[in-house]
Amino acid sequence: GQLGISLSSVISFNSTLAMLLWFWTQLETSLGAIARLKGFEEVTLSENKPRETSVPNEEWPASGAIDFKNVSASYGQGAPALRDISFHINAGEKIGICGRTGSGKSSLLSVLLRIIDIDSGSLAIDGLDLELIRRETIRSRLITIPQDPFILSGSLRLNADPGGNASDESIIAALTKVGLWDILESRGGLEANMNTNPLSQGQLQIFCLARAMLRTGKGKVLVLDEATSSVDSETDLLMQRLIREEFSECTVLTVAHRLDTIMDSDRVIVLDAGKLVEMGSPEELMKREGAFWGLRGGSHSD
Ligand SMILES: Nc1ncnc2c1ncn2[C@@H]1O[C@H](COP(=O)(O)OP(=O)(O)OP(=O)(O)O)[C@@H](O)[C@H]1O
Repeated sequence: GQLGISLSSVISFNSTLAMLLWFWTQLETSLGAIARLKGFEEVTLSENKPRETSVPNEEWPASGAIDFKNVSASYGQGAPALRDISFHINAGEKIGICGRTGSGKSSLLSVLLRIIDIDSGSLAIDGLDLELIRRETIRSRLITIPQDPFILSGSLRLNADPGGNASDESIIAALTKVGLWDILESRGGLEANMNTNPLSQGQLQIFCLARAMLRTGKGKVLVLDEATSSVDSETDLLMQRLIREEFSECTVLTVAHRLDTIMDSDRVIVLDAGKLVEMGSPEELMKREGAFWGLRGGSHSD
């Protein structure tokens, strides 16, 4: 009897000891993580510059007019990615941005979103100088659809509406419009974890359009960077139609490789080696037989 009690005490002590060790390891790991975060916060400088303090009113940008004046920008020591770019975009205009690989299309959007700094010149939305506004404010007021969709670890609802502002009905309506609701509903609906059953790259791009549609009314500028690069041309057409319908009130900037995507833009910006070489309606530019016409293959037939 005594032996049994001792053995059982030894076994339960053993498991208590194992639990203690496990908790201790967890504690050490957590403390390490906290220390690293604290270190990161101390060492990492805020990306905001001292003068970027303005907080625009809630409605900004109320119209979505964009002005670039002699904007040049570069990545560190390299050659300038943008050289002396000037243009005015009217509120509500649909603008296509095109040019060869490396011509500066993405960089143009990056300066607008204040991801890269400008070396000289100025840029403004609705008359407000972007260099005076906190960067997170700018990014939260512009609606973007990126080239590489990002998915948060969590439910469909969280991913469709990370700000938590939309009703279930409007999320379902947006996903139905883009043609994804049937698939997503069959995979468990709004509560299903998005990482369990990943969507294809093309489906993710369509998903990002629905996510952006849920933000209309919360911004007047939509920025798309090759947002339809992984979908077939039929889906591209559907996405372009939805963008025209759902963002009719917004200024829309679309970077496109596939020129068909931007043929019904109001105007097109053509970049070459960081310079703006042409800007005008697609018809005008095709008639001119210049850079845009050249990118289209130098032919009027398509
Ligand atoms: N992160 C970076 N670091 C350094 N240089 C960069 C970086 N991103 C782009 N560049 C350079 O800036 C210039 C413009 O590139 P950008 O990506 O804006 O062109 P793009 O027209 O969007 O090209 P693509 O069609 O290939 O996406 C190129 O010379 C490129 O090499």
